[in-house]
Amino acid sequence: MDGNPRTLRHRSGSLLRVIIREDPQAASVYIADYIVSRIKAFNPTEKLPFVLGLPTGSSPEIIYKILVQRHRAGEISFKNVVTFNMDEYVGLPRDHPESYHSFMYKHFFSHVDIPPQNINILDGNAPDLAAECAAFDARIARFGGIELFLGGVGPDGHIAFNEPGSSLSSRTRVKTLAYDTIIANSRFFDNDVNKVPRMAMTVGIQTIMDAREVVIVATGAHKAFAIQKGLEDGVNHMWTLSSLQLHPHPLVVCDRDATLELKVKTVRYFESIEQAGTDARTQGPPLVYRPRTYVPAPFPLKKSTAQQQPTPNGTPQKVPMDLRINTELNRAMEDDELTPDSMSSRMVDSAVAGLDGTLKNDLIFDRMGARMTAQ
Ligand SMILES: N[C@@H]1[C@@H](O)[C@H](O)[C@@H](COP(=O)(O)O)O[C@@H]1O
Repeated sequence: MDGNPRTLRHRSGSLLRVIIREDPQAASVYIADYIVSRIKAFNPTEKLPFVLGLPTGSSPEIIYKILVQRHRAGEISFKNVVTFNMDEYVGLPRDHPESYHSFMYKHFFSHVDIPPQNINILDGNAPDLAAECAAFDARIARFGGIELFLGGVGPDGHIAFNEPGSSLSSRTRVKTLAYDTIIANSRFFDNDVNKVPRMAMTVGIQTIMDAREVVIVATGAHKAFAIQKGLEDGVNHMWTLSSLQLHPHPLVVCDRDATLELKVKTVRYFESIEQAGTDARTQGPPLVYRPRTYVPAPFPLKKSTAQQQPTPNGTPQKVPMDLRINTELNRAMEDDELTPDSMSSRMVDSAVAGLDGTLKNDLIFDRMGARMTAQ
């Protein structure tokens, strides 16, 4: 892709939609209402729940707050919603205040009516991490896949913990965190990089791509570079957000600051789509929900027998493609991926505040105008 907003929409067969709101609050209201409308349209039941992928991070905090408000106002129930969280740190105790378990209960699960058994978060202290990842993917498959995956984006363009260099065909696995992410997340660990876990478990890019719909929230000037690379440049494993250009139903909701590095014509193009009345809810082909006759596959699967199990009459039983998971592959995948240790080495100039301690004396700007000399 060449950055021309018209080709963003057509060349990949994807329908990239970008909604721009003035501030994080307005962007979050849009997303919360969007999720509520999707769940209601799906009309989930106990037998056929709505499967929702969820992120952590400071950006989604406001979204959770609004969802809780909508729930308390009686507008939405999460009783028939099954959730899968994107990621979790490895080795951090589950009850640590910064574990993603703690985050999710603090900001969302403790305040809504979701049954505990419907909540799925990777166990970062599992004795066999690769098996835990494989079981997570199998459980997603058993529910027929994820209907809507909500995600954030890191300043280096990562989604979930799919750091720059992650395989675009990756599934849930253990990842070593990029140094940029360790620095960015140190704000949650007393600003001490040494306290940030070095590894995390994360859904893969392919896990996200398999969701029927992906919604990304990006707020703040420190996300502007990632948004520009992810939306205007080509699909690239160094900016894993860009993989969504190939998704059939991606929606990126930004606040104004997160668009600072986009071309004016890109911003105008996406704004004109919304102004034309063809906003994210009505644009393009209708979402294809999973068939209502979906029958869950047998679960749990035994690692060694997951490939082909003979039935009692001796004929081989077909195991759905999605459930043929090789845990050795999960182990090998981490080694195959490229994880550079500093984004600054990949950038012409570092436009992203707070990413690299070594840059702290450099000029950090939050408006493009600050880089322009007066004529
Ligand atoms: N693993 C999470 C991501 O899922 C999240 O998108 C990112 C941005 O978080 P924030 O919204 O706090 O900027 O942080 C972490 O790295």
